[in-house]
Amino acid sequence: AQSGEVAADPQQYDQAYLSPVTIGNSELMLDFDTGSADLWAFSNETPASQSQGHERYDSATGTELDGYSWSITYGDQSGAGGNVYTDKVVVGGVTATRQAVEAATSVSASFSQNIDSDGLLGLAFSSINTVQPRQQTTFFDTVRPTLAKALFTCDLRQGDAGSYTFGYIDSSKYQGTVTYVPVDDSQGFWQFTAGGYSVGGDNATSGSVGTAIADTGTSLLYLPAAVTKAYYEQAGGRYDNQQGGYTLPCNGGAPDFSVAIGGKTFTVPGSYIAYAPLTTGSSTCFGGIQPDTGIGFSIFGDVFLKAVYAIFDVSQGSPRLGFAAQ
Ligand SMILES: O=C(CNCc1ccccc1)Nc1scc(-c2ccccc2)c1C(=O)NCc1ccccc1
Repeated sequence: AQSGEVAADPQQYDQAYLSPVTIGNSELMLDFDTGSADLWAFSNETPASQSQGHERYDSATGTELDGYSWSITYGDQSGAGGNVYTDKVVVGGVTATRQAVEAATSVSASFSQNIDSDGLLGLAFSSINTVQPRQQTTFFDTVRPTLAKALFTCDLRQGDAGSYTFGYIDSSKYQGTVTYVPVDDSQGFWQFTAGGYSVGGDNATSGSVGTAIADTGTSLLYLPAAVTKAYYEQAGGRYDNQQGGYTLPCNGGAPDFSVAIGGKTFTVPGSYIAYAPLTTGSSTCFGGIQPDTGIGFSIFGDVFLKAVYAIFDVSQGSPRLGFAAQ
């Protein structure tokens, strides 16, 4: 049985985390993304004008799936599309011998400009993979039958290298016990229900967060508008129309944000929520908590996930998420 571990290296402000992946003879840095289900990469088929500064997948080592294509658009209207190959993919020593690899023939500007990232490795459910005419499996679904345990884990850290493991849980990476909650995979996401919240440790706050997804590919923590408003009232933040989100003082006074999941409380330190200065040297920061208006559910992105050890587990038949304090 296979198992393995791969580093997750943070970009500036922990905007994304990148991990080394070998595809055929190419070694690329990919953004592991539990919020999408396509493994796609810059390739020899991506126009040079769009791929300056990126490592590229050389599809010559792959077997083309004739007539297959893919196309994906994310909530920020970024996106990519192209052709499909099968090739050998190795992540932390775990090998998928015939993995669908989606070679980009076109990528949007934000992908071209982020030269640290050579593509994405989707870890959501394969039901939302975009390959046509026949949907393909994620790397995790491809290797799942060969793994010691049918699960992967995520240990992201604030401003430091974290890791993903496949096939095993590393109990040295968390404290206390793991709290498991059921996952509803009907929308293809690692979707769960989050409970009550508190700001700055006071228990006065009422109401529940509700339906949420665990999404390593999204940088911030998107919460219901009412919860977000309550947070920034205590944090001395304000909604800045020009910035398109809440901002707050960078000066370290931001309160912690706590949320109950499976009856256990998990806390995001205030320092994670003073996310990044608006411009270099500014004393005003863009907030790491933003409203989930228009999305349809809350997104527990990296700002939350770097405060916990997360276990994405399908070993029990129905999928579940495990969370433990880091
Ligand atoms: O799309 C994802 C996961 N992939 C994130 C990603 C990674 C690299 C580059 C671009 C995007 N997650 C989800 S689930 C649901 C949404 C969503 C968000 C806003 C409106 C509608 C849907 C998103 C998403 O787009 N996340 C990324 C994101 C970007 C900007 C603002 C919010 C969220």
